Amino acid sequence: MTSLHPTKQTHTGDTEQSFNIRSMHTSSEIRNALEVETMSVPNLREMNAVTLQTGLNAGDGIFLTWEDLWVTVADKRRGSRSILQGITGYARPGEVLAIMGPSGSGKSTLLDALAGRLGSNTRQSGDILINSRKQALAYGTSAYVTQDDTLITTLTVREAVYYSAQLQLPNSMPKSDKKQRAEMTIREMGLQDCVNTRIGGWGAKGLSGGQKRRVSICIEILTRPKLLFLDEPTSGLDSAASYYVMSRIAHLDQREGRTIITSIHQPSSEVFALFHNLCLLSSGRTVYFGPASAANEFFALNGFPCPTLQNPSDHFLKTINKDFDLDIEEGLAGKKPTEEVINILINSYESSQSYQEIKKQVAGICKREGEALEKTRSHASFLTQCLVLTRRSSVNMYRDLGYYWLRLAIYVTLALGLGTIFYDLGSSYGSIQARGSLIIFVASFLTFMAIGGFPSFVEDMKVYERERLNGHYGTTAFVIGNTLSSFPYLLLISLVPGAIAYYLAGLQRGFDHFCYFALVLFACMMLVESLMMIVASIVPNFLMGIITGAGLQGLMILGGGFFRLPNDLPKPFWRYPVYYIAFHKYAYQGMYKNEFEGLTFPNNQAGGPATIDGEYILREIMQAELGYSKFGETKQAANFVRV
Ligand SMILES: Nc1ncnc2c1ncn2[C@@H]1O[C@H](COP(=O)(O)OP(=O)(O)OP(=O)(O)O)[C@@H](O)[C@H]1O
Repeated sequence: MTSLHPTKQTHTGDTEQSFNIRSMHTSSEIRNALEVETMSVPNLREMNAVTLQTGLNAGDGIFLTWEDLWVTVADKRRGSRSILQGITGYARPGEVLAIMGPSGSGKSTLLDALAGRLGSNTRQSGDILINSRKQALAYGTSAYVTQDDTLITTLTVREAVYYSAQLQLPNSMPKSDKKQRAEMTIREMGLQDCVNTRIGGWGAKGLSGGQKRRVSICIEILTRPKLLFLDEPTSGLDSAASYYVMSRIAHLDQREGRTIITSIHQPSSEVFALFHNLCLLSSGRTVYFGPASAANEFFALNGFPCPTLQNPSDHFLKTINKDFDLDIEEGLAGKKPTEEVINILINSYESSQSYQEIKKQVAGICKREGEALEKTRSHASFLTQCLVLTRRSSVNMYRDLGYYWLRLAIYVTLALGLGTIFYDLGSSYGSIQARGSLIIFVASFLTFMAIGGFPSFVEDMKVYERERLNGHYGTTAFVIGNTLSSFPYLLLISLVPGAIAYYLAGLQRGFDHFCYFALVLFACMMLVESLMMIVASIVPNFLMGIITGAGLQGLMILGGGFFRLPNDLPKPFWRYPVYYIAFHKYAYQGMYKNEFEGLTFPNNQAGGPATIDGEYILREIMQAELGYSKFGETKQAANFVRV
């Protein structure tokens, strides 16, 4: 019934064996054929034993096993959907495991599950063991090159890699060595011709997609992590670049026993030859797991031999891709529907001897004396990280026109507008309302414009998220770096427009009054900037961020006590708590006090005194809280000090 005809075929110089199999319809026939094959030419068991040996000798590398791994997501319409369905496999030091499958088959999900990075809307079951223990990947033991290239677009390639080296490599390493490591890694990734090119992003074109991919890889391999996850590292690369990049990753100090797991779409036969093991997925199920070199034979044994001169990996994916199947009614011209082909392969794999071998190997690895993962990588000190992040962020803010420069230009324009509309207010009764309006505009709408920098915040947050997850640095270092670097820019955009508006309008004379005004504006800017950062860390994209940020600020401006005076604010919600939460309330009252205290205005109201003083205006017109001075100290305390 079954006829095996070993035939030689050549793919770009490689000699591979395939078999013509006709009419194997039942899984038992396939199983028998597989078992016969497993015992004869290239014996899978032997091959696996040899590779396992390699793995076991791999010193203190990382063994990763996963058994009956399921990942499900909640689906509003269908209840829940399984993305991965009972996957079993392993990855060992000194080996490269390739995860392949059609688009949407679950490759990234498998990588995320193994790296412990599944989203909160997913549920995972099954065992994932690291060095035979259920443990989290220790900070800094692994690196993950994600599918998206989240990089700081204003930096050049050299700067991006070198800053990253300074952040990740230990303080004990001399600066020259760090520089050398960065340069060497850049060369390894073939980026030497674009070292001084800016990465570029949505605003300005810089590197090509493939070059960005290589920069992302460069940054993650700088520290030579023991466990490396790569999600489609070769997307956007031509076949030669793919080969060089993959071969450099595969041979990265392999004496140290690095465990490499990569998802990949279209490996050339040369790239494919670099893989030790292959995990082939279709709709979250394993079609094949085992030595990459034996996959061709597995397909052939099941009746789907790779045609001569065709790249085996292309053949595998073509055989199991059902996304483009013809409609059943149109007929399949005698071909089996892909769903059926996939089922044949999955059933054959699950009933094969090699699947039992994989399970045995997983069990064998699990029985090893497992070592707890320790933080093997020593990092730059916290202080160095803060300094490097401050420097890097300053460079980014300086070069990114949208971060502060555009805002400065708009603020100056608005300040000139304010200065001309409110030019030389004088000290008439009407100037009371004009002064109040000017102050409100400055404290509300100028700070509101911080929203203009939101796209840049979001890009910053994405880079931070990637680097934090990969253990480059922690949240505190990022916050310190970002705050320190934004300090001079925020001071600039408070002082310059503030001075223009203040002096053109002729607000209360005295340098101390101007300083107070500018400092309150600066404090508001810092506050809004931090608020925007919080929003950027919560919302998924910048459009939602802008809407959320604008909404929050709009609420606070409304409840700040100007558009409706404090005593008139409806008690639930607006008076308690919005009025007290809104930073505008404190800014308005501080600026009112700074402006009106010490001034006297003529009174136009009939029946009242001839003049009214600042205190009266604050109490009766603005309804400011007079128990506090403009610096926040209680009046009694101030009096006490004075006495
Ligand atoms: N968090 C999630 N919530 C809902 N569905 C998800 C989630 N993560 C993945 N999926 C779905 O699971 C399937 C597999 O996704 P995954 O990203 O793992 O595929 P992939 O094989 O990496 O695809 P590609 O090669 O196109 O990147 C897809 O249909 C995807 O929509």
